[in-house]
Amino acid sequence: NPNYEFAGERYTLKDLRDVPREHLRLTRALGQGAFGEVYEGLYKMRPGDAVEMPVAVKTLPELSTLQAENDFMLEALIMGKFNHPNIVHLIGVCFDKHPRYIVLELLSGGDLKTFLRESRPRNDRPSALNMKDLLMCCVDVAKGCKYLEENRFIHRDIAARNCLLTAKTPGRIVKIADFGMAREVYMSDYYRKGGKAMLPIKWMPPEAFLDGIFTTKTDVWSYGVLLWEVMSLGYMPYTGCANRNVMSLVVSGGRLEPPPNCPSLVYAIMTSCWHPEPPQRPDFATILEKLAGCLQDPETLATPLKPMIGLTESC
Ligand SMILES: CN1CCN(c2ccc(C(=O)Nc3n[nH]c4c3C=[N+](C(=O)[C@H](O)c3ccccc3)C4)cc2)CC1
Repeated sequence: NPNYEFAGERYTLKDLRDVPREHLRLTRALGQGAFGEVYEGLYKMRPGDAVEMPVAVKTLPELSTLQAENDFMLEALIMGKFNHPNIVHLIGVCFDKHPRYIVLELLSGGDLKTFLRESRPRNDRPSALNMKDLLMCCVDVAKGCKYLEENRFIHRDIAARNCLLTAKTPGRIVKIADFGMAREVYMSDYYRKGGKAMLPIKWMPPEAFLDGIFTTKTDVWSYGVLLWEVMSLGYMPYTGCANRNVMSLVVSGGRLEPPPNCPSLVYAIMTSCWHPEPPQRPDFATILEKLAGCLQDPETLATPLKPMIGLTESC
């Protein structure tokens, strides 16, 4: 079975807590994961306990290839090494037999992209969110990214779809929750899964989609696109553009336009993340400082939210 290097140490499956299957009860489906279903469940921490802990359970279908088995295991290994409030916590695994389970912290608010789209102002209801809410979401993700950066871990797929919320209500916390692409690189040492279509082109910098070069500055570029997703309240970046058009647009210096009503201080962070030269892009500590500045700027905070009406085709 695969072993795994993180922060200078090697880990294998035995390092993960084994969750006895009989202490786990799957209650309802939460959604379709990259492998199989993701369920909400209840986990009895200690056999005698009356209280059961709500959890999320990722399942691997019985009829899986050895490759999928390995990828699934590797994702557990990857997540098992992290310990940060803005990264979804791994509770344990059930790998004794099929179906295999990865048991994770339950986040009940759903994914960030869906949350943003659901929160758009409608004529019957002004947006439930304000600029501060949006910036707080961005701060949470940047904190998670800063932790990964400090541990020299490249996520490779920072995007609103891969982030989850503890709740939709105020006091919500956003966490980075999907490490599928990072896992890809560990398994792509000897083979590439699928064709180009697998790559999140609209979140990738030129050096990544042209030359396959991935560094922490790749995640910074993607984070800039996540900022745009948040400020546009969940729009698809480069709306209506095919991936190949986005690649040529970006290579020739084209960039996403500021979403309507996007404060200039926030747009300035995005564009700094999209510098053509990776070393010129800020690190996540700097991004957090700039976001703190936005949160202390009354004009920025007072900016009303407005969804995009007609999006200009940028390609
Ligand atoms: C009215 N709404 C309808 C939607 N609803 C939901 C919809 C989905 C979820 C959900 O998947 N929660 C999860 N908690 N922990 C993990 C989850 C997923 N995980 C995974 O690892 C998944 O692969 C994953 C990762 C990132 C993003 C999505 C899915 C780990 C929770 C509430 C709230 C109420």
